[in-house]
Amino acid sequence: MGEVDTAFIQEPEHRPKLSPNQAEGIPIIDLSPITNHAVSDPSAIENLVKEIESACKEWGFFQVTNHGVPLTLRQNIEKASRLFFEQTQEEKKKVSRDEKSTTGYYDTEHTKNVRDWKEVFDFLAKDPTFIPVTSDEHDDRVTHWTNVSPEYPPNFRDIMEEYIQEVEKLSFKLLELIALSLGLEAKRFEEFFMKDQTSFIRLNHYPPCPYPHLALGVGRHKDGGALTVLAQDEVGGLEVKRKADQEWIRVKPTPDAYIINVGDLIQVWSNDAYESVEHRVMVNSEKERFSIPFFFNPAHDIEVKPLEELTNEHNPSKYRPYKWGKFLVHRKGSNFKKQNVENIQIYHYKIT
Ligand SMILES: O=C(O)CCC(=O)C(=O)O
Ligand SMILES: [Fe+2]
Repeated sequence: MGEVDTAFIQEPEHRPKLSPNQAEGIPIIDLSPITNHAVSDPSAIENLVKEIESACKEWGFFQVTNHGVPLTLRQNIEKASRLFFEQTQEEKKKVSRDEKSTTGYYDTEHTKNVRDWKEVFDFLAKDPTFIPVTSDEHDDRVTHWTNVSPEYPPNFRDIMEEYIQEVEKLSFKLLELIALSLGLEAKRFEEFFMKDQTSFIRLNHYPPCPYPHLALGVGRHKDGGALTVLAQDEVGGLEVKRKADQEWIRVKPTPDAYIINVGDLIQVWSNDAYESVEHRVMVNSEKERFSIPFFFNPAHDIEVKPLEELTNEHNPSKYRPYKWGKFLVHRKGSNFKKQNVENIQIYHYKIT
């Protein structure tokens, strides 16, 4: 990743400002009403649900503290990530992703057809994960993806699995709070995830970049899944497009907190009551940065459409149904290498 390569250069209108606006406004939500089992106070939970509702409406993003994920597990995975990426390219490429098997290491991801200044390692929450063979809607064949695990650092697989178990628990709790905040039953979304899941965790490493005014760690995008639960380190670089004025706002790192964002699936299920918000990652010329998003995704065979409870004759469904697995396969294929067309987006299913 040394020399200036035009594949990384953003169009002028998408280049970052080097002194970004810092977000004061992104809400920090204390989850202790649901994680501290010593006290169970219905009014505290009600208030929590209200906080979630306004964060989802105003930002599509929030941070959570007292989230119940043990700090030692997070420290273990952060350390494993550093050790893995510190290795030579040759070592890392032994566990490379390719076009068919979507797990493992790669450094060529493109977002909106511009290469991202980063290297990643993807690891599935469920091994195997069932998934359509192609994104063609007439092709009913199903295959499975499996994990690869590097030899170094030792116990890599165990560290990943232990961490995933805990962030998955947190994700289910967040989904309950989001369901309640939409006036739904707490477990309304659970059926989409219980039988099967396509969730995965990603280790992101953003090396120092000699031209941070031209390139991005991750170009502007929306997350396609249900929820993202992100651990970022103290360096910072994540920017969120503020709904109020469309300005890019930097998310200030809060030690040990998680950054949560609502993905496209919640936007569709809620019939646009909540929106999946655009975000991107800036790099910097001195410091490397690490982050670990967990993408909480349902089973491949679910049909995604606005929930009946949230549509009526005055608020008719805004989306045609689509199959989640087809969407995911399409995205994975188009992120892997540069294409000449835009990759799949939920607005392609919008009823106009
Ligand atoms: O590294 C980050 O802060 C966010 C990464 C991200 O948005 C993504 O991988 O989808
Ligand atoms: Fe993202």
